[in-house]
Amino acid sequence: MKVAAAFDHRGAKLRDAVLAAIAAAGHEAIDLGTGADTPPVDYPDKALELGMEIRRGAAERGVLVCGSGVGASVAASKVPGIRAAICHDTYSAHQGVEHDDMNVLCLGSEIVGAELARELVRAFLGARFDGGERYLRRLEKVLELERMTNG
Ligand SMILES: O=C(CO)[C@H](O)[C@H](O)[C@H](O)COP(=O)(O)O
Repeated sequence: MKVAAAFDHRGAKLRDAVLAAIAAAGHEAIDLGTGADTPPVDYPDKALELGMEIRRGAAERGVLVCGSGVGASVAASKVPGIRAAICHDTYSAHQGVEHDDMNVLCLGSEIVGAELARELVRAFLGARFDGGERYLRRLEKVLELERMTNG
């Protein structure tokens, strides 16, 4: 699948590890930057860019990295259709997809190192939405929340 990856100025230090992990998992990375030697960039701008890439169908999932992962997940989840979460453990990184249809993994470059980041990306991309009745029911409620608050 195509996987968009975006980084603010703090997240950029995990860029190589994230891009390599996407490729190693057999997926195509769409690198939205930013790089380590570019001027600071605000995480909501990268969240919007990445979210729109998914909304327009250019990517199926995304990985978004800021310093803590908090700003990235808060901002990305404001984009309709995006279900983003910080996952700094591999259980959440795959269960978030299997149960919640999470489509954006958020990481904090000040919290996790390159090796754990690679493991988290691998767990995230290796997971598929379960599609069980109760997960679909809960997902539909989440989508209804989105419709209510955007209406
Ligand atoms: O961690 C972040 C948001 O949750 C971002 O990476 C910001 O960069 C962080 O707030 C630090 O900002 P700074 O301008 O680099 O000090």
